[in-house]
Amino acid sequence: MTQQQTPTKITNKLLSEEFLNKFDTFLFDCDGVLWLGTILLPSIRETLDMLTSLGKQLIFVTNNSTKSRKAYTKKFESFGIKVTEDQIFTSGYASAVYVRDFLKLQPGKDKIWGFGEAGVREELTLMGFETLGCDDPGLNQPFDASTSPFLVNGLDKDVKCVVAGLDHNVNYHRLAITLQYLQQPDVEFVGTNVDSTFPQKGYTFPGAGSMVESVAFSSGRRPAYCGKPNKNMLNTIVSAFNLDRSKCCMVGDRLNTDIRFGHEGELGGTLLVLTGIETEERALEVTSEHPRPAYYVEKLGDLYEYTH
Ligand SMILES: O=C(O)[C@H](O)[C@H](O)COP(=O)(O)O
Ligand SMILES: [Mg+2]
Repeated sequence: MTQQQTPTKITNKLLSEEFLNKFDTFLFDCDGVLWLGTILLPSIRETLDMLTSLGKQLIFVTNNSTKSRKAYTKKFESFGIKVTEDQIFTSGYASAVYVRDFLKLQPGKDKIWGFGEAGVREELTLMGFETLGCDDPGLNQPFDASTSPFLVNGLDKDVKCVVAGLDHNVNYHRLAITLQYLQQPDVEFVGTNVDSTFPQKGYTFPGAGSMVESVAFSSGRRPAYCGKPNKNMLNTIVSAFNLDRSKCCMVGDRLNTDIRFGHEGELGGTLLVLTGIETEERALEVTSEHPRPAYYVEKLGDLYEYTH
């Protein structure tokens, strides 16, 4: 599959069946593909059930670090979809794996400062890292340098890494304390994912990248990003399931993360859906900014609707 190939739009039963027969494993992005916030997109449950009945392997790969993998199984369950924890990979989990296996920080000794939500804290804690910040209610207080409990007792000397991601409760207090840790030369800087925005019904809102780049700018430092399109994340998934990349298809709604992840990860194919960030014009444009998808479709549920 090369960028020169004109993307194929799936518009009928024959094209759907030809597409499905090419792959054994489907890696699904979540936000903008399966759902928009708390709204499940049309025919998603039916499509996933159809793929399972065809013997396909389903893996879910989200750059949304706000929930842990375990919490995501509950979100799937709320939509009547049964998914096990090991089928789910989040950018928060990928960041925790990076901290443990690449930075080789010591659980029980090295601590983490989290600028993000419970998902970041929970995945790092599961790996044995005491994680400060994140959804600590003390950070919801208005910031005052002379009274902040995160400053008056001094910074925690055992913090050896900042992990930053999407935080719906971002405020000056969180930005200010995160900057203090990033100003320490021995503290590593990890960003969960680079997404500039994320889609909710009819809107796009600031994504993790908008928050990570804010503290990158104030600290003058660059983060190591762990989510899609980072190859480490895909390598973790491929080795966890012993996948044949040529039989895998990445399904996503964002060209510079999901489709790039599949393209640069040398997967057998990529499918862009138009229910999230991208448009048909963007899918077809030839640019060095992002690869083009091998396939694209209006919505994922069309794969079920065209074949039933
Ligand atoms: O961090 C963000 O901006 C969002 O969580 C991200 O855009 C959504 O992740 P997805 O499931 O689309 O990979
Ligand atoms: Mg998405």
